[in-house]
Formats: sequence, C-alpha cells, structure tokens
Amino acid sequence: MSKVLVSDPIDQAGIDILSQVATVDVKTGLKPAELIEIIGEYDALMIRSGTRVTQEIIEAGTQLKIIGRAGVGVDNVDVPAATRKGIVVVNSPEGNTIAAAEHALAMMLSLSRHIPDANASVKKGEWDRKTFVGAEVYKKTLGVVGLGKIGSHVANVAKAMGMKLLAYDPFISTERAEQLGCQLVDLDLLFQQADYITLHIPKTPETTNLINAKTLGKMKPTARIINCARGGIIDEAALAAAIREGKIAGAALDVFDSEPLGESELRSLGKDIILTPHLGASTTEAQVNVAIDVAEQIRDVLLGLPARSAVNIPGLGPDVLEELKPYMQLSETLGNLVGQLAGGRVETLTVRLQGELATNKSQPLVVAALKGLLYQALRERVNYVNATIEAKERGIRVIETRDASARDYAGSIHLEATGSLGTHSVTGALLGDKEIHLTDVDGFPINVPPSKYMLFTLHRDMPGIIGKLGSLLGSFNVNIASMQVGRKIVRGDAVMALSIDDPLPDGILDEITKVPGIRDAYTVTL
Ligand SMILES: NC(=O)c1ccc[n+]([C@@H]2O[C@H](COP(=O)([O-])OP(=O)(O)OC[C@H]3O[C@@H](n4cnc5c(N)ncnc54)[C@H](O)[C@@H]3O)[C@@H](O)[C@H]2O)c1
Ligand SMILES: O=C(O)[C@H](O)COP(=O)(O)O
Repeated sequence: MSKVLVSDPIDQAGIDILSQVATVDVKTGLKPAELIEIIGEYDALMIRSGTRVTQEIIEAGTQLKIIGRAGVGVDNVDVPAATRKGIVVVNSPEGNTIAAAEHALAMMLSLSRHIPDANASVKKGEWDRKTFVGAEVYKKTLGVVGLGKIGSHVANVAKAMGMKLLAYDPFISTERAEQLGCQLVDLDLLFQQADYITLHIPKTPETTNLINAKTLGKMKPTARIINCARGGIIDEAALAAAIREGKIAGAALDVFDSEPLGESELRSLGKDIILTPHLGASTTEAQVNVAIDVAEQIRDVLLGLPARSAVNIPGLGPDVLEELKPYMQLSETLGNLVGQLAGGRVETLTVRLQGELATNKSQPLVVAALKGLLYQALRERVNYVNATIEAKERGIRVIETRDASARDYAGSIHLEATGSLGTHSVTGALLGDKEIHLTDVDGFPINVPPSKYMLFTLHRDMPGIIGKLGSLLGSFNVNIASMQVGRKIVRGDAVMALSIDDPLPDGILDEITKVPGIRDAYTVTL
C-alpha cells in the first residue's frame, strides 16, 4: 500500500479520501531535518503553506510521486526541482478563493472602523467612543491590484457596498474589467486616487516590493492598504514609516515577508494597522474544499490516473502527450513570445496549425499556446489544465484555424495576438523533429532558435543600421549572441531578431527607437 505524509494541518475530509488508497501519517510541525529523515518512506506529501519543500527534501524523497498543496500558492515548493525528479505538484486553485476575498473585505471594514482595537479596549474594561471614530467605505474608491479570482470577488462585493472601483491588471481585458464594474487604470492613477488599495497578485520579480517608499509617496494621506496576497509585495519597513509619518492612514496585512512574523515595527503602529497570521484561507469551508480537492488528486495519481490541477505537468493522456511533446514546447514558446510582443493585455489570440498539425488531434497545441501566453501573468500557476479557463476569465478571444496546405515545414504553428502594443504574429517549426525555430515574425521570414533574452526591431532595410544598433548595445554593455534580419523586399521594411546574453537594461529600448530608420523595438524574456 502507498504511504502519504501529511505535514500541515489538513481537514479530516482529505485524510478520509487518502485513507481509501494509502496509509496516512499526519506529522505536523516537523523541522526540515526531521522531514528529510523520513520523507524517503513516502509516495506522496500533502502540505499547506507551513511546510517548505526544498530541493533537499525533494532529493531525499526517493519514492515521492506527488506533492499536494492544499491551497493556491506553491511558492513554498521548489517546483522546478520536483519537475526535474518527475514529481507531480498539484494545488487547489479555487478552493479558498471566497475565504481569501472575504478576509480582505473583513480587513478593509475592520481597519475603517478600528474594530480590533475597539474590541480590545472594551475587553480591558474601557468605554472609549471618541478614539474609535471610523470612516465609511460607501462612495469611496477601492483600487484592486490583480483582478483574478480573488480580486474579482472582492470587486463584486465592494461594488455592492457602493464603492467606486479602479483596477490594475496588465493581463485582464478592458471588457472583463467593465463586466466587474471596474475602470482599468494604470498603477500610478490607482495609487493617486484610491482610498483603499487591495492587493490580489502573485509574488513575482515584478511585484516584489511593488508597494515601496516611492509608490507609498503617491498615495493619499487617507489611503489604506490591504494585503491578503503574499508577503514581500510590500516593503514592510517603508510601510511602517509611511504610517508612522502620516503619509498614508493605515494598513491591514495577512501575509508577511517572513512568516511567522518576527520582531517588527509593524506591531507597534496601534489602531492604524491590523495584522493577522496568514488567515486568508482559514475558514472551515475553504479547508474542506482544498483538502478534498487535493486529496482526490493525490489518490488519483497514486492510482495511475492524471491530476486535474497539476502545476508542473500536462493533464493529458500519455500517448497524445508523447506524440505532441516537442510541438507543445514550440507552441508554448511562441505563445510566451507573441504575448510579450503584443504587450500583455491580449484581447485576441489566433492559432493557426499548419501542415501535418492541421488535425483535431492537435488541439492540445492551442492549450499550450495559451499556457505560454499567460505565463507572464500567472508564472508556474498556469498549466495545461487551467490555461483555457484562465484565458476565458481574462476575456481573451481564441480563434483556431487549420491550414493543411502550408507545407514549408512538416508542421508549423502560427500565432497572432492583439494586445496593448498592437497586433503581432510569430510562426515556428521544428528542425530535426526537436529543435525549435522561429520562422517568421510579423510577416517577415527569419530562421532563428529562440533564446532566453531577445530583442526585435522593426526598421528600414538600409546601410549602417545594423552597425548603429550594435554600437548602441555595446555602449550599454549588452552582448549580442546572434543576429538575423528578415525582409520581404530589398530596402523595404525589415525585422531584426537578436539573441542577447543578458536582459536589456532599463531605458535602452527608447534609445534604440531613436536610431534613424528603427521604427519599433521589443524585448522579450523566454
Ligand atoms: N492570504 C491567503 O491565505 C491567501 C489565500 C489564497 C490566495 N492567496 C494569494 O492571493 C493572490 C491572488 O490569488 P488568486 O487566486 O486571485 O490568483 P489569480 O491567478 O486568479 O489572480 C492573480 C491576478 O494577478 C494578475 N497579475 C499578475 N501579475 C500582475 C502584476 N504585475 N500587476 C498586476 N496584476 C498582476 C494576474 O493577471 C491575475 O489576474 C495570490 O498571491 C495567492 O497566492 C492568499
Ligand atoms: O496560497 C494559499 O492558498 C494561501 O496562502 C493559504 O495558505 P494556507 O493553506 O497555509 O492557509
């Protein structure tokens, strides 16, 4: 019989499901060394945010087939390490959405009416009605940062409370925001106008310290911030200083840079701050939802069946997967590339499957393209299982076409996306059945393998332009690994595709477009 280790508190409903197929040991509060010592005995590990599943633990888990996160965030799991070892990582993307949204709303109202401190005061025997005069949320402006599952529910409820809604989410369409009663704005405007700012975004390199001394300085002195998303999105020292100096009115935090929260100035800011110990998902209902959702997936994987919410492998039949595998990677890369060229807020994606791919069996390639397209927004949380629904929720219109007559390559994939930077297209094929090549960008033929950092320019094909661009990049210490020009007619418009060794430094794109003859420049990270 299989063995499952449950290393964080999980609802009994989940344990009951696991017990149908495995011996279940519940051992919470283990130190990393203790976990490393015993993990080798187990086929599955079930956790919440309390257990940090490091590479070391994964290496020691020689029998591990699946890690189940009873919740959303898998940032406490080294997913690449698990993937490398062929361990499936699953989560419950929706089981605690309502709980987290309601916690954010409760934090907003509690902060406005000083409920925690007023309650503590009465319990101490006081009757102080003056200190705790609050503010109404009715007719105030709520700025929702991240209009995904949780942000959308917060917006719906806040609208019903009579709040005006602004939202910032570079990956959500204007239509979707309008459906939710939100005006989509840029982040600066949101910071300047919001009375309440609520964060519902993942922690990524872009969102780390998004709320810092500079952005806090843009807010109203009456602004209040709520973070029930992830620690590290707010610079805690800058936040404490802003509240102490009256630059903003207050904050309510459920998540922290380091958890459990240690010594922190945040604890000393009185009624202008509310702190909860990562309780967003801690409702009876959410805990039953996530426990059942994840336990069922662990049970299925232990029985050799696919998982429905795997974050690191496709939930597709193994035979189809084997055949399409190299093309899946091609489609995903093209999706990621065209999404960045189109500027993120993609409204329409057209997928044209060409040559031998023009069959119904190739449908997973459309899903792979969407997975790539959504990667910048969702990172490792988008997978083959959820990519279609995530795209639908973002209001992305997907058009699928097939063209069996396109025979330049055995099979090729053409994607066209319309987003905030306009309409862009890319085509790719496999060389020698495996190697991905870009064969066309914006209608210009090229033939280059994609690389991690790339730069594309649209320019006039004229003497000297390549040299000027090379010198400019050199002056910024950017090393070019390879370069190719694609053109349709001599001295007409052309596209340049450059592979560079490092990300392009800030500000250089503007300099590139100032080079005479260069009309546009785009950089992407793949
Ligand atoms: N406190 C808790 O206990 C608790 C519980 C559940 C979820 N969470 C956290 O809440 C957050 C939101 O979860 P969700 O389920 O709504 O996720 P989601 O994926 O449905 O939504 C996240 C949204 O953020 C947007 N986004 C990504 N990068 C962005 C950026 N740079 N700027 C603005 N928007 C950006 C995405 O487009 C997406 O719409 C996550 O960080 C999750 O881990 C916390
Ligand atoms: O990502 C999540 O699901 C939340 O942060 C909840 O974490 P928890 O399961 O430890 O409460």
